[in-house]
Amino acid sequence: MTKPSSPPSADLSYQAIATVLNSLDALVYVADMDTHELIFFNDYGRKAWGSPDAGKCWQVLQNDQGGPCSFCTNPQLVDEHGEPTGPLVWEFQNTANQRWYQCRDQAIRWIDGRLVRMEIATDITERKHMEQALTEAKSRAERLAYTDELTGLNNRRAFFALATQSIHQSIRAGDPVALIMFDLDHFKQVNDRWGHASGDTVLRGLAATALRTVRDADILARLGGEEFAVLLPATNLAQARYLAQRLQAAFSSQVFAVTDGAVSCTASFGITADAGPDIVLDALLKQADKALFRAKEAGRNQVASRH
Ligand SMILES: Nc1nc2c(ncn2[C@@H]2O[C@H](COP(=O)(O)OP(=O)(O)OP(=O)(O)O)[C@@H](O)[C@H]2O)c(=O)[nH]1
Repeated sequence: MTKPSSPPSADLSYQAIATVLNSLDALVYVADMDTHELIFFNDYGRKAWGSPDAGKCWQVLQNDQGGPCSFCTNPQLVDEHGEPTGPLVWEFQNTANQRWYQCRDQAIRWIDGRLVRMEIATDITERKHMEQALTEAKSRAERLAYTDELTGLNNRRAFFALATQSIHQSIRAGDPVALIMFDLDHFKQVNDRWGHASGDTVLRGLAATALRTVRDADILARLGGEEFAVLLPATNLAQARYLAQRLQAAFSSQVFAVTDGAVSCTASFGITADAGPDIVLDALLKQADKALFRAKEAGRNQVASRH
C-alpha cells in the first residue's frame, strides 16, 4: 500500500496523520468507500493481520469473503446525498482471528479529497468474555433457583410461579384447571432398608417417569421430600383422574436396581379441579392435599378426588 500521490503540503499532512494513527493501540484502517480498496492500514493492524501491499478491506481483514462483507457499515455512514453522517459505533467478532472489537466507523474526506471509510477498532475480547461468563453464570443461577437439584424437576418456587401464570391463562381462556398431588408410599422404609442413596435413585426414577407421562403444558414439580404436584391446564376432574391413574400404574410397575437388591415404590394421589373466574392455586392445593390424605388413609397406592 502506498501513500497517495499529492502536493508536498498534503505529503506532510499524510505523514502527521500516519504517525498519530500508527501510535494508537487499536486497528485503524482507511478504505475507499466505493472500491473498498485499503488506503491506510496502521501498525497495529499490520501486527495482527499482516502487511498487505494492496487489497480490499474485506480480503485483508476477514476470512473467506468472496465480496464486500454482508455486515459492511458503509451504507450507514452516508446520507441519501452521499454525505457523511458521523461516527457509527458497533461491536463485532472478527471472522479471521475470532477476537471481539468495538468499531468506530466514519465516512471522511481523505487527504486526496475522496470519500473514505475510516474504522478504529479496539480489542474488547476480554471484556466480552467476562460479559459472556457473567451472563452464563446468571442464567445458571436462575436455572438452579427454579430447579430441584435431585430430580431436575421444577422446584416449589418454580411451581408457584408457573402454576399461577398458567391458571391466569386458563381463566382468560375459560378453561378448567386440575391439580394432582402425589406422595410416595412408605418411602421412609425404602430409605431405612436400602439406604438414602437408593431412596434418591427411586425419587429420581419416579420423577423421570412422571415427566414422561405428563403433557408438555402440564406443570410438574417436586414440592419437597417425596411430595410432588402437577398442575393441569384445560383439564377437568375426569381427565385428571385418568392421568393420575396412569401415573399410579406406571409407578407401581417400576422396579429400580439398587445395591444388593431391587426396589419399587407406589404413590398415593389426591386430585381436584375447578373452573370459572375464581380459580386460586392455594385453594386447589388445599383440596388436592385433603384428597391425598384420604388416599393415604384408605390404604395408599390409589387416587382420591375432592372438589
Ligand atoms: N432418599 C431421600 N429421602 C428423602 C428425601 N426427602 C425426604 N426423604 C425421606 O422421605 C421420608 C418420608 O417419610 P414419611 O413422611 O414418614 O412418609 P412415608 O414413609 O413415605 O409414609 P407415607 O407418606 O405415610 O406413606 C423420610 O424418611 C425422609 O427422610 C430425599 O431427597 N432423598
